[in-house]
Amino acid sequence: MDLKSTLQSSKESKNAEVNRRSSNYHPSIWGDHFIMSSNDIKPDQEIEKRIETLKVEVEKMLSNAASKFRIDEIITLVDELQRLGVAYHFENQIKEALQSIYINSNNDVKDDHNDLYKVALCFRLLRQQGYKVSADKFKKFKDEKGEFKATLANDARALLCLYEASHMRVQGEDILEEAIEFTRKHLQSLISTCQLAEQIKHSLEIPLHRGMPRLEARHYISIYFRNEMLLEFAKLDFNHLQALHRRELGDITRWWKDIDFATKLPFARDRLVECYFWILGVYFEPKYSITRKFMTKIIAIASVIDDIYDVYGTLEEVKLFTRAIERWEVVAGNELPNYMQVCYFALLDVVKEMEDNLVNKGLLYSMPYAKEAIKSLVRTYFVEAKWFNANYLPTFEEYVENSTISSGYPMLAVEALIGLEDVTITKEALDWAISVPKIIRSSSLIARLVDDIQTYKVEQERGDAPSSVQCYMQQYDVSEEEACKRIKEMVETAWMNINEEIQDPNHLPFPWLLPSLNLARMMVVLYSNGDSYTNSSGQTKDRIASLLVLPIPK
Ligand SMILES: CC(C)=CCC/C(C)=C/CC/C(C)=C/COP(=O)(O)OP(=O)(O)O
Repeated sequence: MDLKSTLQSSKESKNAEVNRRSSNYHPSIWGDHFIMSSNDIKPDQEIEKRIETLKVEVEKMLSNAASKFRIDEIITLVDELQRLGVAYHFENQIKEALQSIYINSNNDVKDDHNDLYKVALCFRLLRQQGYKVSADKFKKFKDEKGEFKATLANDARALLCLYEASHMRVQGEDILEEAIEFTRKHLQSLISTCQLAEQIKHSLEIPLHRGMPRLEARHYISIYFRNEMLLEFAKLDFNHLQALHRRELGDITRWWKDIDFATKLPFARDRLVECYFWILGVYFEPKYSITRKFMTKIIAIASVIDDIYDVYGTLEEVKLFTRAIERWEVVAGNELPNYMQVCYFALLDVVKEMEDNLVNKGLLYSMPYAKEAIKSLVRTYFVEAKWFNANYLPTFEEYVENSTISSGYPMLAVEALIGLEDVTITKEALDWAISVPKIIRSSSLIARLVDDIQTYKVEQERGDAPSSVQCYMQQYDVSEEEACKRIKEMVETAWMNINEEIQDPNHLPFPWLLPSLNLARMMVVLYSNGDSYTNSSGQTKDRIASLLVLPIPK
């Protein structure tokens, strides 16, 4: 059909009774909350001064431990700073301290101890930092039968540390696979009797490496007691950041209400705060304040577009929308049905705002990438709409190729990179990101498969494009249960591929890689127990409240 006849048929479909699908999404939980609650937040200079003083104290602690090269002290302190959520203040010092430990561990100078806790902690900290230290270090904790020594089974602290370290594994590291099984089994049986019960329960639910950094910090602060000064620093810093995050959310909520998405597009999910929470998982630091706001607006609009393609829009309408996105110009929006115009113009406005911000910083060259990433996403939404309308079930490979992009993560990874607003984000970096390299592909595959496992039944009932589960079942002639099992294995492999990319000795700059890791983590946080983005009134509401509503008591 040419454009003219498509337009004609779209007008007809506006007039005729269109049989639209629907979904009963619950309304926004938060409404105006963040507009009201952020009005009275003023920066507190006294607190800011105290934070600065404590920061200097911590710097001294770090340099003291580093100058005397006390490995135990360094690793304990770095671990605590990271877990307390304040390590971002000391990035360079931590980098240098871990580098010196790595150089020495490579020469095997200090690695003469048999303390599983220390070995595992060192291993995890170094791998997190991008050093590919060997997993052979754990061989000495096995007996002559090749199994982990039975004597380790009662040492909860060491087991927990090994459990966390093992999640840094890459493909082929069987010893770490065995370590996860061994530690999980024994930690489960220690839960009822040991002092670390709270921490064990928390880690068994979401291992540290897969958790959302802010939620991990909130939890660790609630159980930490070793050093009072560090605790005070972490609490003040957390609350200080929370106030900033609430102000940001107040601004974004005003934007959302001004456009009036909820009234104008009542069929779509109204999940602005959940979108902010998602982005907060990608970066939380004050320097990314502007970026967080842009990214939240983009993901919130993507969420509405997803509902247009999956639920509300007719095939003719989404065809028009896809064309308008390809054209990316205001006049193209005039040809859309009214409800689509709301979304289209909002998107163009946000991206224009982004552009104005980047021009001032000399980063205009990144804008074509920002737009191309959104266009690619919408193209894949359109493919899914066509599949649904044609009742077409693709092969598993065909499905994965399209739906890895339709997960939205490749788009978010590109926007996140641009959002770093750093001159090191060169054309080369953007070419890398837009090509969906291994780490972005792995993170996106996790998003797609984890989402499918949690949503395919509801989507099938409502009528939606096929999911990986159905495609896999049909292609390999297996049961639903078997398909889900194999898809979960693919998710594990994707996690190992993310780890491999982070631990590549020639690895790319960390800031390029971190958004993909953080995006994968948010799938664990939002989709481990069902689709807690769409149905956000349970665990997600509590988690959002713990990060954005309730300050940590003194
Ligand atoms: C798929 C995914 C986890 C995306 C993350 C990034 C993103 C663009 C989020 C916006 C909200 C969204 C589309 C959530 C998934 O909904 P859905 O389950 O209806 O998505 P689907 O229609 O693509 O299956």
